[in-house]
Amino acid sequence: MKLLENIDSPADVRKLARTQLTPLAHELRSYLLDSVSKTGGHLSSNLGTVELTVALHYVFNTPHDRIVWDVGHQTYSHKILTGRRERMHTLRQLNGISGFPKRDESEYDTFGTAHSSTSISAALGMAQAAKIKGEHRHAIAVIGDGSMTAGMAFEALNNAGVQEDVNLLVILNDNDMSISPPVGALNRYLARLMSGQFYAAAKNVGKSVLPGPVLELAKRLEEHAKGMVVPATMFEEFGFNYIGPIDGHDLESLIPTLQNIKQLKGPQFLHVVTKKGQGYKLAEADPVLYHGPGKFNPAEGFKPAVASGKVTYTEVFGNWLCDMAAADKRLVGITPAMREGSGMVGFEQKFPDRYFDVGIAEQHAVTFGAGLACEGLKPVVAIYSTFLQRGYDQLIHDVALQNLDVTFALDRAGLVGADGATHAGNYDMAYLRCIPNMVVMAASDENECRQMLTTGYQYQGPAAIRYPRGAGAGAAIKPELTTIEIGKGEIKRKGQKIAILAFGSMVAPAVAAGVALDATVANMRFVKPLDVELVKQLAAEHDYLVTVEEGSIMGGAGSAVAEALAAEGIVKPLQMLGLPDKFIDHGDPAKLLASVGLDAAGITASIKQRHAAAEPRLVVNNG
Ligand SMILES: Cc1ncc(C[n+]2csc(CCOP(=O)(O)OP(=O)(O)O)c2C)c(N)n1
Ligand SMILES: CC(=O)[C@@H](O)[C@H](O)COP(=O)(O)O
Ligand SMILES: [Mg+2]
Repeated sequence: MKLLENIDSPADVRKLARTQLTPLAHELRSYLLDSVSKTGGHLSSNLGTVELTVALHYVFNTPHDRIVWDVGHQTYSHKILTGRRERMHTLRQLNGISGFPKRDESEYDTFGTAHSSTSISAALGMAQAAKIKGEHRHAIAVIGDGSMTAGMAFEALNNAGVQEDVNLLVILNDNDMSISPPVGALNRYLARLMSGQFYAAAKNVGKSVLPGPVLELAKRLEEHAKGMVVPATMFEEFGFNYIGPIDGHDLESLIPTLQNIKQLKGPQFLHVVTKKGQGYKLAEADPVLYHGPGKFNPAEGFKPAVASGKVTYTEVFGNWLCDMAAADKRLVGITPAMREGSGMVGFEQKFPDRYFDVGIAEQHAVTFGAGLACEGLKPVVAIYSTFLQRGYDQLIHDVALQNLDVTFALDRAGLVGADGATHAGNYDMAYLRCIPNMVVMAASDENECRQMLTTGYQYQGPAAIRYPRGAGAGAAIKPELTTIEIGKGEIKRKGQKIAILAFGSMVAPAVAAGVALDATVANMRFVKPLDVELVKQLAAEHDYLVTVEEGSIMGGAGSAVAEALAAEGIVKPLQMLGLPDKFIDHGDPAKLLASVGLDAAGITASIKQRHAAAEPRLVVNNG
């Protein structure tokens, strides 16, 4: 690590001779592999962007020039070169560095990302700001081929292409992969572009941009194709100067090309071709497995842990989807580019004609489901809670307003752990329960999750079932496709004075707290429609009510209880526990929950603290 150990900022990279950059990239790749194998993280994408990162920091004057990394899951080399090498062992852990760019982590992280397809908009904003302020700087968006499929990327291209005098460079990092193999017409288009690559390069770039060997080939092909009318690339039609494709692992191509582009004015589009997992054979062979592995021994490779008799909620959903599809031919499954994460691999294999990966296109996924529902099919949109935020207007305007029969399977509800605040599903209860026609359920265990999925599916209208990342406690799952009564909760234990009204993942810790406090505990099951009769009964039989949810307190399920009490004219002390009004960073999920008082001990302590002053006898069973 002779070179890397002396790199504390990109200025140190820029001091190196050109000939030292390839050895630096080799060191960087080894460091990356070693580091991610110890922490877990997004490996394949990072292995693929080593040379691009070195080249960008070498050619551009960062942080004066702005690099915006789309998704930001490929920024580990960038972190290592920008002064965070020694902190890589803390990656994605409590109080450690983030797995994504964060403005408050480094001045080199010019824009926080993690949800995809924002980079072109943000970089365009920066480029336009530089123009308005009379500052000479470059703004560079680095976006993957998967992320390029989202509408937002095209909205930005559409706008950028007419802003003729901005110093914007869009770099398409084309590795022919999303998390899973890429889908859609854009992917086919990029493949076609690749097949005619050198001709496109010669036609559009001009002699000064491409380095010698590439240009020579281009010239020969240009001569060969003389007389042919070649259409402009799509990106040129958008108003960009299209350059490429070039080999994104070859610093001898990357560096002169970027140096030449730096001299050009107006929106530039550079198409680089990389390999996901580059340099680590196992990841090259299986980039999906190595997209986001846990810790592993690089000599042996990543071996996904075999759960001890437990299934994840994702698997509960995947199994349910297959069973329901077998029972009902109208079922159609939709994922916005999260086949593995949403547990739909088995469904795709068994029901390929009813499986739709629509690309990174959450808005489209929702409205596509609406269209299917209009024609009597029964779409199930499997989507992470955090990503449904992207499809919110579509959910209201296209689905709920027309009371269409679309089921939403909301995975990753609540805190998610290593991905942190960007991926936490903290808001769905608040943002869904205010929408007319919606049924909103929170699963408290695996079997209830299956029942809720069936209930939501059978309900003739929009329904959402939220469930957390990972495995539950290991509840036995009944194979039948049974439903539960809509709008009905259940009492889990009877106690005195205090009633804890728990939602979803908080039922188990609430029961433990209930035992410690001799409190009644209800599994409310439905955020909407709320079981108002149960709320009234609990209020009548107890002195204090406490709500607990793994979601934002503001506007969430506890607020629904407060509204119900107010509507019924019931005045009763009410304590609302849940996620506070702040973003919660990455870390071990159990530790994060404990940090906000949402484990059994925290719930118990909060209740004791609130009520002990009013009633000292309440301090019972220090459990
Ligand atoms: C809005 C949104 N939807 C889904 C995701 C999940 N996601 C993260 S990376 C990724 C694939 C991105 O593909 P690409 O941009 O080509 O980058 P690569 O992984 O190939 O490096 C997806 C679907 C996300 N981060 N944001
Ligand atoms: C970067 C991104 O958005 C995904 O790769 C995400 O990190 C996956 O999260 P899960 O591991 O919870 O599926
Ligand atoms: Mg890709």
